[in-house]
Amino acid sequence: MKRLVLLRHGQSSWNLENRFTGWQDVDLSDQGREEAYAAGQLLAQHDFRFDWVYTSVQKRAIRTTWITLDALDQMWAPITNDWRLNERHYGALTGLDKAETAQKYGSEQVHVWRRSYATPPPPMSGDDPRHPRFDPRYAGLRPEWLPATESLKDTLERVMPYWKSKIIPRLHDNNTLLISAHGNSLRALIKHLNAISDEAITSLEIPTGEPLIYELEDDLTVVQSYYLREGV
Ligand SMILES: O=C(O)[C@@H](CO)OP(=O)(O)O
Repeated sequence: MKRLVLLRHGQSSWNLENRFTGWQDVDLSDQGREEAYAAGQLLAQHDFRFDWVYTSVQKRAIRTTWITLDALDQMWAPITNDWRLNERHYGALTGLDKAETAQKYGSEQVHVWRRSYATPPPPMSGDDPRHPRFDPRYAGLRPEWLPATESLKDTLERVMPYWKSKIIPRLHDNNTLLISAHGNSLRALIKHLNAISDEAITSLEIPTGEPLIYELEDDLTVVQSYYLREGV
């Protein structure tokens, strides 16, 4: 039996402020740090030992990874960071207040931008200093890979090649992996793992800091998936 643990980062400062975040590199709030530590303690109670850990190149997920591994006393676990596990890029909505944006454009339109499978938000201008082409962490990537906005479908289309080429082979060779990432990169992965339809994925929400366990056969067929904490 193999186990894959998916963990959405703890509450970030912009989750707390209710702002569209996407590729903006905001840190955890105090509550987010506590959630990450509690996730590690819960995993420790259930004797999880990670052979490999995957996370994004965004500090809210990286710090969640560090704090969770610290609580587990497994800071020695190998960690791979990759941009393909980043949050979905929120385009021109990045930084805006979610409630104010709903007042301006209507809550239906904002729901489409937030949760529809294939409709991306309006793109961020290529001149915007926050565009990923100005960010040194993406300097080694092909310019056409860098998004100015993304739908969940676009996010899935960059997560899947990474899942297939890097994480699946590692899962074949090891028993227990942690993927510490973001609401929408994890929704993309869950859509694939649980074969969720384009319609049904619109209502899937993932809580912050709650380990989601996948038990897998040796051939990686999903046996069951569940949140480790009772009642989540
Ligand atoms: O702002 C974001 O990047 C995401 C996750 O916090 O928000 P949403 O719930 O709209 O996907």
